[in-house]
Amino acid sequence: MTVPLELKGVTRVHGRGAGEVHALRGIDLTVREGELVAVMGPSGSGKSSLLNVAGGLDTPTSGSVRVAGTDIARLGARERAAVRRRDVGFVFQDLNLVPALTAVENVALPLELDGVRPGAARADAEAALAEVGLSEAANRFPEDLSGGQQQRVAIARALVGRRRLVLADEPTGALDSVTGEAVMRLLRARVDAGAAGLLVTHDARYAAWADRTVHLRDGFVAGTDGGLGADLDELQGAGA
Ligand SMILES: Nc1ncnc2c1ncn2[C@@H]1O[C@H](COP(=O)(O)OP(=O)(O)OP(=O)(O)O)[C@@H](O)[C@H]1O
Repeated sequence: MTVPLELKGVTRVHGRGAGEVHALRGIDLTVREGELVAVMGPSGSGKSSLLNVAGGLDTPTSGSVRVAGTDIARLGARERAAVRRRDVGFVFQDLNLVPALTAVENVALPLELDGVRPGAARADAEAALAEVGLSEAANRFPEDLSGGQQQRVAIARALVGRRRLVLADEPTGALDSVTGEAVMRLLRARVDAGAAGLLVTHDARYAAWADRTVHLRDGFVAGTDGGLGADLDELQGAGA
């Protein structure tokens, strides 16, 4: 089995000349199946840049980003989008649900974009909604759902199909702590079922659900908590 996510020597420079910002400065990070890794760090330390590069929403300036064995940094935009749709689920704070589509249609959308037949896409979407406990809301529109329910639809959309990598950027951000815990339980369950997860959070309570926490500072891995042994790559990458 290939490793779901493997970053080697990843740098990302935004802008040019005097305005250059080194958002990532040589990140080595491996996330294996069944592993949830939290990413913490001060504002501007590179957390979002890391997630965007890991999911193929952005490309690194140098280094390799292997998703399920494919170096997506070397792919063109079209092929990268195909890997992203097939293998990567995103949960962002900004939920990006399509208001004109029902919950089940929102969840089925990435599958349909990837060429799955509508009937099969709908069946998978219904299963994903059941997984997050929202079967009854399948035919409701986002505006008729509570914030927590909308969040669960977004999670179902990230988990639908057989995504091997789930990337979450503060998925608990706007939620109360009870709903936040529920979101973490869903993420953890999918990872325990064999996916790999990368979770950006400012909150140590949510990072506690992860197998280890990578601390970023100024685009470097400044340290890693937990799961020693799997962490040597990152510690070496940080020059520790
Ligand atoms: N598109 C961009 N153009 C220019 N600079 C950028 C861009 N995106 C990020 N940066 C810069 O790169 C650095 C890392 O930003 P990033 O958003 O990855 O940090 P972060 O840790 O996610 O911060 P926050 O916790 O505030 O979201 C920052 O200095 C930021 O200003």
